[in-house]
Amino acid sequence: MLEIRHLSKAFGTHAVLKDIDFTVDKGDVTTIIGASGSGKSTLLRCINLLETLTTGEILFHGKDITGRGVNSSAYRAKVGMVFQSFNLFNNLTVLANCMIGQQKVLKTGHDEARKRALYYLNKVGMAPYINARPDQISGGQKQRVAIARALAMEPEILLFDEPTSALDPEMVGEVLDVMKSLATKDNMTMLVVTHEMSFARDVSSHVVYMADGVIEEEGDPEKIFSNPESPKTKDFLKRILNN
Ligand SMILES: Nc1ncnc2c1ncn2[C@@H]1O[C@H](COP(=O)(O)OP(=O)(O)OP(=O)(O)O)[C@@H](O)[C@H]1O
Repeated sequence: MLEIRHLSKAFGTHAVLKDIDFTVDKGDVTTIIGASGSGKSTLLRCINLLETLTTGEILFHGKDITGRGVNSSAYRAKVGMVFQSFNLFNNLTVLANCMIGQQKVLKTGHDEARKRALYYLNKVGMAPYINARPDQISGGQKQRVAIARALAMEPEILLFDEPTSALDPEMVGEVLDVMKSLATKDNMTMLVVTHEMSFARDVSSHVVYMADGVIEEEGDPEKIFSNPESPKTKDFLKRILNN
């Protein structure tokens, strides 16, 4: 579904991503792990076209969506994003937050947008809070609303940028449970930047380990976690799993 080919990104002279190559197929849950500063979020932002690539291509269903003159709006509508910091509108209710994108971007009518918003809010367990405003609910609840908002756009792939990093520890589980359910029950295609090694190991179908802007190692979670080949992967896992 999504092919990243020879993607590089530099900020001025600082090369942050170097020759990144990987593929996400329909139904894959790919986690991107790696130390702080290894380029994980920048990679996700490139894939979501929030950053321009320095070189390389991103193919979606075989078509390059990064070339000059390419109309990327259809691609953007098919790629959902969940941010670390929720990015909800504080002046809108939970329900309105899940309707506004559908109405503005997809031009969905009010009744249909409301129906879809309610469906996805129910899925993430937030139906009782539809009239609350974001500042009246917890961080975990905000993130569940942000996931419902992304789902309401009915994307083909959902990108998550450290969705639990801004949460108090006791709220991490409720968000991971929603993500796990999307992966296992709904077969959602997901690309997840995370520091949650249990999610990477137990839920994902593919793990990409990044170090210093390159893919150091990738593969099946069991292989990466039980039998990593690269000394850098071994070191990273040892450090993070012992913490
Ligand atoms: N807009 C920018 N301008 C200049 N440098 C940037 C910019 N965005 C990111 N960088 C640099 O790119 C490098 C990779 O950052 P990035 O946020 O992608 O890493 P990360 O692996 O996601 O880290 P973390 O786990 O801490 O979020 C860092 O050195 C960062 O300072």
